[in-house]
Amino acid sequence: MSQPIIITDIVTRDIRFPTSKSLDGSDAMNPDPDYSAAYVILKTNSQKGIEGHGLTFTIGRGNELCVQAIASLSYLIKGKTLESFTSDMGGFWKMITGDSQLRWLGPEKGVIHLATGALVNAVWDLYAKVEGKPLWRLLADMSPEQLISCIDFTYITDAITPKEALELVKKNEAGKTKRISYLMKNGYPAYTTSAGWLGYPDEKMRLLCKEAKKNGFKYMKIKVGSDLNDDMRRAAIIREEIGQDLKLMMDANQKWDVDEAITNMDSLKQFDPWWIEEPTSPDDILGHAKIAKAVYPIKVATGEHCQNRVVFKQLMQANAIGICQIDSCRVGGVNEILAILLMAAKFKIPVCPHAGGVGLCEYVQHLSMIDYIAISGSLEDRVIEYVDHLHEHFYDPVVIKEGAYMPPELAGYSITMKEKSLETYLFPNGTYWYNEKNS
Ligand SMILES: C[C@H](O)[C@@H](O)[C@@H](O)[C@H](O)C(=O)O
Ligand SMILES: [Mg+2]
Repeated sequence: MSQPIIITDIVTRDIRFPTSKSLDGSDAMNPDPDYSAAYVILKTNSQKGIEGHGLTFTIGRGNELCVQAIASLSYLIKGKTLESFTSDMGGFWKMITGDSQLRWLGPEKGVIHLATGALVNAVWDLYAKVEGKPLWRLLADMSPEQLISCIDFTYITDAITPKEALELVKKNEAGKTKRISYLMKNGYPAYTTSAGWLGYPDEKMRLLCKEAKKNGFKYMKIKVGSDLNDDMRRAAIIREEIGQDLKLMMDANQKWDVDEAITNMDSLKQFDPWWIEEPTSPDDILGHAKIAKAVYPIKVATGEHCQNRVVFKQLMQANAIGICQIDSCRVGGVNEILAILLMAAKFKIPVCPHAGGVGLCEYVQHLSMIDYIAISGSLEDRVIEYVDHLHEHFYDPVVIKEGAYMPPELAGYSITMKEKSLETYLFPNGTYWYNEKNS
């Protein structure tokens, strides 16, 4: 019998990339993001040197708070065996979100929950690496009972019970192999946001649109929420470039009040958007419901700032969203994502994950794939966001072919960053930031 894997140490890193310099990632609310990762490495006693890696995403300042929160949570896993977690993944998640003193900081929201996401994902990465499978495959190989046992149903049983969830997953068992073969051949459809960052000049936008179209993308998202006339001008340019056949999505990044969103969408609807994303505060469930009713048939999308499964539940129960945008590390990692995917399947709401940032594309491809293989069983109206930044820093970067994500093949959750990148972009004393300070 092989030796049990023990998590012997937890190392954290504050990693920041200077994306604000080129205005990559800029939007109406966030004009100068520096894509950053509060990064965690689970060291183990593995003779093969296997480590679990995870990160949570921020946009720069404050990343140090997430790093510290990861360190504060780490006593819950240090010195424990991997098997003590994987034998009861639902119990593991309840334990890591259940420390009463740390829980007081949330519960299950804000910095402490972002940190939970990083750590939980690192445990899943370790689990998948030890099993020698990419995460999506590890989940796909689970029996329906095993998959459901990964979920903590606390606070959501009024929307979905464990029994209903199990029935839903069991129903999909028969077609699993066929869907896996489909993904291996065709990949999972993607959309691109890279052309439409708010800070990009019109000419750059045109060029990137042409490129994206040439590369096979059928969907594009632009940023709105600045000056309405500007939004209309930019939307007109994009439509001119992509024509009427490609789908266009709009993202306001929480810029509007509820009635303002409704009025502005009345002007923007001429450009035929498929969805309006984050029209207002991510916490305003009734506000989203009002907007959704008013802008129909345009769909309301949200999720990248949705703090936990409870808020997702209410958005679904209130008919407030038409598209569910899970975020791999805003909520508490894989276990909570599975709960959200199951609720979305029950409410028949397509899941189109938030990605981009740093590492989010690498993460979410696994989640959409397991959604298709075992949970919703559908690709209809489902696309994964794709943003063409910072992939070069990962050992197992995403592979996009003809506008689709190809299933990752290496073991793990695809989130391991290259050692050189971790050294260079360590904040504030890695070589990049050191030189920046002293130049
Ligand atoms: C600051 C970030 O780049 C956001 O603009 C980004 O997450 C965006 O909302 C998106 O949907 O990709
Ligand atoms: Mg967005």
